[in-house]
Amino acid sequence: MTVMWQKGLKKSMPSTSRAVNTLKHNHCYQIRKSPPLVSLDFPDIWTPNSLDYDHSPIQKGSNEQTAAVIDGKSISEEIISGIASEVSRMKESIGKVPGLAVILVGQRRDSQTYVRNKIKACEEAGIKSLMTELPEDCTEDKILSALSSFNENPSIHGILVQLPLPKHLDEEKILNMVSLEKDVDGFNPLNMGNLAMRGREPVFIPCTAKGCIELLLRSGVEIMGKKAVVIGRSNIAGLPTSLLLQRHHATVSILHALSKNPDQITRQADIVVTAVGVPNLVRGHWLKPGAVVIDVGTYPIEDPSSEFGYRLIGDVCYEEALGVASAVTPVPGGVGPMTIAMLLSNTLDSAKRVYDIT
Ligand SMILES: Nc1nc(=O)c2c([nH]1)NC[C@@H]1CN(c3ccc(C(=O)N[C@@H](CCC(=O)O)C(=O)O)cc3)C=[N+]21
Ligand SMILES: [Mg+2]
Repeated sequence: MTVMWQKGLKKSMPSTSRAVNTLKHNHCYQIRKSPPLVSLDFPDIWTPNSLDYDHSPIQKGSNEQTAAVIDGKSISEEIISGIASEVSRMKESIGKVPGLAVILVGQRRDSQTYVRNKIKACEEAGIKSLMTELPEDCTEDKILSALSSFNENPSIHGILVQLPLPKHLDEEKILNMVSLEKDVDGFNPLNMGNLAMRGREPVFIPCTAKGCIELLLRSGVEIMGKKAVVIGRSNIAGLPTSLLLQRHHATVSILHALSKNPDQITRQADIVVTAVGVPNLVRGHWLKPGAVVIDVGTYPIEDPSSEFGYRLIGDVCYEEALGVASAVTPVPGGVGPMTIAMLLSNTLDSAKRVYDIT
């Protein structure tokens, strides 16, 4: 196979040994980039103004509540306590614990909160965590060298680069550098590609997608043969969730900012997963009566009364959904804590694979 190195990469990688070393940990060659398949010159993200979505006043409690609230917080606590006991068994039997390394670049308040929650959960579970905080204006080389030392470190079983990264950094190049065996976020394109392809198995499944499915399974929702609509196609949430639902034999439609009549398509779904970050996008009349609604949206709004000066709101008009759906996840307390539980679960699995524990 011919490997065509990118210009910049060739320069920074003069010796064969360094190149081989990178390939060993990388498993994903940097090939020359192709032009986009379709033009991406127009905005392809949901913004509050990008569609003619409904601005009519919210109907608070006008229907009787039909929906059960899926308690992601307590389900995640159950999962984390199970992980904690596996970790302590591991420690007793071989004297090792799983280790997670987190790289956080910049000062985004929401990213800081998520990372803090992840580190706190590691402590609860007995997982060792290492955190590298880098300034907003840090160079790509700084991140790549942090990654390479985590890739080499045998006491680290999981590596996570918190997203989004500052604009000047090449996210693709950085995520390609995360060792496939330590890619507990599942964002290495080989993991995503294997998730998408039939007959292949990814080493790790992205945490948010796994968390959504886990919520469905633990709430007794059947997925096989059901019509699922996923709103949003981000690499970290919408896309992997749609792939995983399809693996569970759902009939999946993916909606995005250019979709026509998203309300009508969503109203046909038995399972609705929404991950776009537009508050109140999904109104009551978007939902089929009895639908199950998983809200991945995390839109931060100012809230001086809360501990860190802001709080998260989801994509679903919660008050209206309560009167139409059969089950709904709240924000906060729904998918967010499950994402963290799945991160710990992936990190434990990674350590078990290294130490050959079943
Ligand atoms: N490389 C990477 N991996 C990620 O997994 C990743 C990421 N980048 N970038 C951003 C999204 C978002 N995300 C959340 C994690 C925890 C909560 C969470 O803990 N939420 C709590 C409350 C949060 C709060 O206290 O404000 C809840 O919903 O109850 C939310 C969202 C992970 N993400
Ligand atoms: Mg319409």
